[in-house]
Formats: sequence, structure tokens, C-alpha cells
Amino acid sequence: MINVGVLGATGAVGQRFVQLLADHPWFNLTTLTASERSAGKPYGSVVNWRLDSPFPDSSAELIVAPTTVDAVKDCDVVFSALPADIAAKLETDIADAGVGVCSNASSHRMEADVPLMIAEVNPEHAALIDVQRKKGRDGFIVTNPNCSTIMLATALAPLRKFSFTNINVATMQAISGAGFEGVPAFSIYDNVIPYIGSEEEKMSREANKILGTLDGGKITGAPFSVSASCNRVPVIDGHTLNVWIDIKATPAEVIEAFKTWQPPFSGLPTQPDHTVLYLDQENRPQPRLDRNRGNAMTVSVGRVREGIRFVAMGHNTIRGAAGASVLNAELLHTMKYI
Ligand SMILES: NC(=O)C1=CN([C@@H]2O[C@H](COP(=O)(O)OP(=O)(O)OC[C@H]3O[C@@H](n4cnc5c(N)ncnc54)[C@H](OP(=O)(O)O)[C@@H]3O)[C@@H](O)[C@H]2O)C=CC1
Ligand SMILES: N[C@@H](CC(=O)OP(=O)(O)O)C(=O)O
Repeated sequence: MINVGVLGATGAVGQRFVQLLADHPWFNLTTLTASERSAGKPYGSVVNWRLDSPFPDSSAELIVAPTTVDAVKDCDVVFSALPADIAAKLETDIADAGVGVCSNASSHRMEADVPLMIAEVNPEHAALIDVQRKKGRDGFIVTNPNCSTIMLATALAPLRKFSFTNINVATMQAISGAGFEGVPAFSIYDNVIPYIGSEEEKMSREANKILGTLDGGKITGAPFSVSASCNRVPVIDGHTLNVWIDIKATPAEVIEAFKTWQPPFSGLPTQPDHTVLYLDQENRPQPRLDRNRGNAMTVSVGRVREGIRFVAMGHNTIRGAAGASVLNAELLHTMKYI
């Protein structure tokens, strides 16, 4: 078994990690960290469990540690669900101390030697870990993309065989994306908020890196542009994207690509049967009905029509965050990086 920890274990993404790691066949959850507010107490007594899955009793008695390098030095890998400002230095220090870091935070995503990885989409970018190690780092940092960008880039993976340039995307993002205390009920109930700080900029830059080409230890960004318009909607979980793409393909060819694409590996514990699932019904995908497909790891797509326009949707805190990170770690284990 591989000993793992979760940084920021009491938050919206941290709780998802605890849920996914509780009975993991390869990973043994030994360490949970949070802020000084929670440290020193049993996890079961400080966490306000807000997921609709049962609280995993196996984690109840683990004493929450402060988020320090020392607290995680016996872990083989840690999953980071820290706020980005806290993650920036801590993740670097932890990786330099010899521990692998699989992070959800945005702090290191665009660094040249840090993989911005969706396991099924750009697994070859894991080789950037070798670049980090050549510079003297004993552990590593591997990052997840932004949760809306994960849905977009995963939906684009089957379309890479066609040539495409400009992409316009409008998002309808769940409130869990802002963390448990992120959006007050009074602001979001009966409402849509047409602004999510920094989200549009992240969507514009991250997809090019994910779909970029790795050559000689460097990534060349993919040659397309993303123009994003991001909205918060009163949905608990599940980010929905309306996508317009300038692509040299017909709607029938795009549907065929969505239906037939296969990721380059299969059989990892957190990997869904369908990374991308095309739904033929004219009113799908919908977050409430489709977010839990493939144990919430499937990106559902539908409504391909002239334009070319389509809809993509996935569970933001699982496919878009904790689940994607655990799957990255599983892949890194098969590649002998962990
Ligand atoms: N929510 C989502 O869908 C996604 C989130 N992310 C990213 O994941 C990260 C976590 O997000 P989310 O779970 O929503 O955030 P939350 O605000 O829900 O949780 C934050 C966690 O970090 C801990 N924490 C806060 N301040 C400190 C500190 N000073 N030192 C140590 N620990 C601290 C909190 O502990 P305590 O309870 O003790 O305060 C809590 O465990 C962020 O970087 C976010 O951008 C990425 C993709 C998707
Ligand atoms: N901003 C996203 C969640 C998030 O935290 O994204 P990032 O990891 O890029 O900061 C949302 O609100 O839905």
C-alpha cells in the first residue's frame, strides 16, 4: 500500500478526497491536514461533512495535523485541496522534501516543468516530472486543471484528430465550485451570477497547455484560442458548458468521434468505463441526471449541431477535482513515479 495524505481535508474538495480514498485498493489514507483552527482534533469532530455519501468511519479518529512539511514527511504522496495562496509555497516545500504532490490548487499549473494533467487526455505530460527531478527535486508536483477546463479539455480530446481554431464557451457552474462557504444562499437562490473571479482567464490559458505537445522536456501550447464566459448557477454539483468550436468536421463526424474515442489506457481503479459519453437525447446532459455517471468521473456530452455547437457536463468536485487527482496518482503509480 502507498501512504497518502490530504491537505485541506475539511473543505469541499478535501472531503471528496477523503470519500474517494477511504476504501482505495492501492492508497492507504494516513494523514489529514487543515488550518490551525482544526489541527490537533479528530477529523470526525472537526469536519462538517456535507457530502451526500456516508461519512467514512475509518477516517473519524485520524487526528488532523497542521498543514506543514513535517506533518506529511512519511507520506508517499499528498493530495492538495488547499487555497491557492497557501498552496504556492507549501506544495513546493513538500515536493522538495521528497513527497509527491497531486494538487487541485491553481498555484503551479502554468509552470513550465509542472504537468497540468488529465490522466486520459495527456498522460505523456507526466514526463515533466523528470525535468523537475533533474533540477534536484526529490518528490514532484503534478496539477489538475481548473474544474471547468477539465470538462472542456476532456470533451476536446476526441476532436484532436480534426483541425480546430477558435473556441467559445459559456459555463454554468455549480456552487460547490466556490467551496462550502463560497457563495451565500441569499446570493445564488433564484439567481445567476455572471462572474467567477479569474475563471475565464484560467479557461483561456489552461486548455492550450493540456492539449499541447511535449517535446524535449518542453510543452508547446496547442494552436487554438478559448474565449470563455463563466456563470454561477443554483446547482449543487456539476459544471455545464455550452461550446462553440470552429472545426473542420461535420456534426455527424463530431458525434462519431465522441462515441468512438478511447483513452490510451484502461482498468485503473478510479477510471470510468466511459471518460466521454455521448448522450443522444435532445435535452441532455443535465447536471442532476448525469453528474454521477461513471462514479462521477464521466464527462457527458450532447446536442452536437451545426455551428459546431455542443454541450459538455461533469461533476466538478470529482471529475473536475478530487477524482481526477486520484486517477492521476494511480496513473503515476503505474508509470513508477510513485
Ligand atoms: N471546489 C471545486 O470544485 C474545485 C476547487 N479547486 C481548488 O481546490 C482548492 C480547495 O478548494 P475548496 O475545497 O473548494 O476550498 P474550501 O474553502 O472548501 O476548503 C479549504 C481547505 O483548506 C484549509 N485551509 C484554509 N486555510 C488554511 C491555512 N491557512 N492553512 C492550512 N489549511 C488551510 C481549510 O481548513 P479549515 O477547515 O481548517 O479552515 C479547508 O480544509 C482550492 O485551491 C480550489 O481553487 C479546484 C478545482 C475544483
Ligand atoms: N473556480 C472554480 C473552482 C476552482 O477552485 O477553480 P480553480 O481550481 O481553478 O481555482 C469554480 O468556482 O467552480
